[in-house]
Amino acid sequence: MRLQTVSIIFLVYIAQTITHLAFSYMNASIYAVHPDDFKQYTTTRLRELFLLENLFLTDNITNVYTHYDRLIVGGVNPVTKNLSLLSYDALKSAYYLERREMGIINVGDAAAVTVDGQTFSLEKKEALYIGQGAKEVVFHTATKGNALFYFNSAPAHKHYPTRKVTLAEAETVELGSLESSNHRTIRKLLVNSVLPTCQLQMGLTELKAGSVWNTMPPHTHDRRMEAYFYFDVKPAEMVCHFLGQPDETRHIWVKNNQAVLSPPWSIHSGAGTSNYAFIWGMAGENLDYADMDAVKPENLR
Ligand SMILES: O=C[C@H](O)[C@@H](O)CC(=O)C(=O)O
Ligand SMILES: [Zn+2]
Repeated sequence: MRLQTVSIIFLVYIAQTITHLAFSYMNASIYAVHPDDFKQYTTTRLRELFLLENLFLTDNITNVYTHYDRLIVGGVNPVTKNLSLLSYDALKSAYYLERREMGIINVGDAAAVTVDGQTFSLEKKEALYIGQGAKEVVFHTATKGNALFYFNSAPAHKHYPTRKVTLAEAETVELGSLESSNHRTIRKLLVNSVLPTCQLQMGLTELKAGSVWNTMPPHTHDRRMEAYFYFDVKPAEMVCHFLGQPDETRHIWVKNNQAVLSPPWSIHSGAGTSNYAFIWGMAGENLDYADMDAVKPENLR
């Protein structure tokens, strides 16, 4: 009896450790989902396969290698020391960006990133594109406050120049209205109208006070996957993110600083309990931001 109790406690401990390892995302990978299988998922399974909960771990770089266009979604939180971007097992490369490009957006306090000896200081919401071939990337601690860098990295076969992009340099669009609760500013930071990239597109969208809906009406783009990273979600507020084929949608409740994956066949849209901001990042077959198949709200199921 006593031995059984001990064994159960041990098994529970092992299970907790494995779960913790799988979902704390120091280095994790996520396989792609077929839309027919998607229909069967429980809330728990949906969250395991689409929600990235713990991207920021103190003094760590977190990598989630997704099998959606091999986009890596990651977070960096240098607190007591600067952190170097190192290649790891999943990449089987001499250095991280040997066959990849990377886009970084600062979502914390002002902090710098050094790329092959060149230092770029990034204010909150500023972006840095790092071209394929960069060997040494170092994320610095913030001089004041907490440094939080969100990044996306995609396979790349050509080097384009590393460049910082400020909010003033972004292509900015205002969409929606307060009447339809979706008044928002879209800032296209790392897109082909601003700078050349191989396949990565990134930007950020901010909702005006009183507006809660992003990407409504929604769309799909079968040629590109997308990842949404929600930030500036006020304490105790949440975002309800919608995913799935337009006629078979599900939802995931998302907290501040969490990301959601959107397969090419899925809509990606959300409604918050208050206004918030989010980063969108895409990889795939073209660099045409306007390549979207719009869905009329009346056709959503
Ligand atoms: O493919 C583009 C992306 O889904 C986002 O840029 C949409 C968005 O930010 C919005 O409408 O609020
Ligand atoms: Zn989209």
